[in-house]
Amino acid sequence: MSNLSSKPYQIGYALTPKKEQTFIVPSLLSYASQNGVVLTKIDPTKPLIQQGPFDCILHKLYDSDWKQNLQDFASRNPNIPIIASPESIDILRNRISMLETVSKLKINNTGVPKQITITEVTGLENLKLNFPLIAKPLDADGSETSHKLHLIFDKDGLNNLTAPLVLQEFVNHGGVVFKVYVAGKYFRCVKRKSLPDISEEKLVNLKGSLPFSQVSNLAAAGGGEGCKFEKTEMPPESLVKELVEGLKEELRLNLFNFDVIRDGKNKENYLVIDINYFPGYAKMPDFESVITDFLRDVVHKDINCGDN
Ligand SMILES: O=P(O)(O)O[C@@H]1[C@@H](O)[C@H](OP(=O)(O)O)[C@@H](OP(=O)(O)O)[C@@H](O)[C@H]1OP(=O)(O)O
Ligand SMILES: Nc1ncnc2c1ncn2[C@@H]1O[C@H](COP(=O)(O)OP(=O)(O)O)[C@@H](O)[C@H]1O
Ligand SMILES: [Mg+2]
Ligand SMILES: [Mg+2]
Repeated sequence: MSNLSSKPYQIGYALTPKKEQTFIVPSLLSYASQNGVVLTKIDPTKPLIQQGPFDCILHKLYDSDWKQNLQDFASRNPNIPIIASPESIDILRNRISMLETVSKLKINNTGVPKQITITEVTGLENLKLNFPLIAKPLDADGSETSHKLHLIFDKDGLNNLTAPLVLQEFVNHGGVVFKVYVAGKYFRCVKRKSLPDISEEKLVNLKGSLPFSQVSNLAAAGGGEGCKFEKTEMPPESLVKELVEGLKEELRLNLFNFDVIRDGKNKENYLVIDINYFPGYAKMPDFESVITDFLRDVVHKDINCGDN
């Protein structure tokens, strides 16, 4: 289907080389240009106001020079939508403020695992959490280290961890994590392979801590645990929709995904464990049309992009 209106929309993007490689792929560029959307690379080291013209800015960069460049552009172009405002993105760069947004929603049968923030790894004797735990860097800033998680089986496992971190109770969830991708009006829930359950019997023989990272991406490479993965039911669509709408409003974001697990002890209950700004949409089928439609809606102002 070609775009009927004459003038294509100019979307400027500022991404890391790795993100550009995985997201600005030929299939997206060709689908977008056939549907009146042209994606143009921004040079983040040069003033945005001297580049373009743009109908919308799409970015996933965090450095202060870029934030200032964006700010200068926004103050001179208040009507040009920016995906997304650094203020909204920053909420997701801290694993405590990230999940506080979920607790504020007060949606039935949803919540977050019990967790505490650790600023120094001494004096952890009277923890009010039940082992096993997951230790996650407090900063979810996209760095390699931000995905370096540890399973903690006992008090000894708390030694030689690097603060600041979040200690979260490990919740058995049947080895499947649900990832809900959101792009404006569109959302889609997919299944991914997750960490296996840790039974009481297993826990007795597990000592100390075990490092791991980006488990959920393994399944993007294909396959979970055989029939158990296939048989695992999706969460109720109504519950997913409530979380999507609530998080969009609370975060003032339209381009994010969140990881949800089913509570093994209470199958009606769903826990949000992670929320990511601008994740890997290219792993999602039909992402080209989803992203193109989203960008058109943003330029049409059918979607409010936070501040502007
Ligand atoms: O944190 P997760 O659940 O692994 O999701 C990642 C995450 O969003 C990651 O971004 P960052 O947190 O490293 O900044 C994404 O990397 P890219 O931005 O390079 O794509 C991954 O794509 C996400 O994985 P997924 O799309 O499976 O949620
Ligand atoms: N509280 C938890 N209980 C059980 N499994 C968890 C918990 N937190 C994370 N996990 C598992 O670890 C994976 C990575 O954790 P996550 O918080 O999503 O970090 P990241 O931002 O690196 O994806 C999740 O996809 C899930 O498989
Ligand atoms: Mg995750
Ligand atoms: Mg994450």
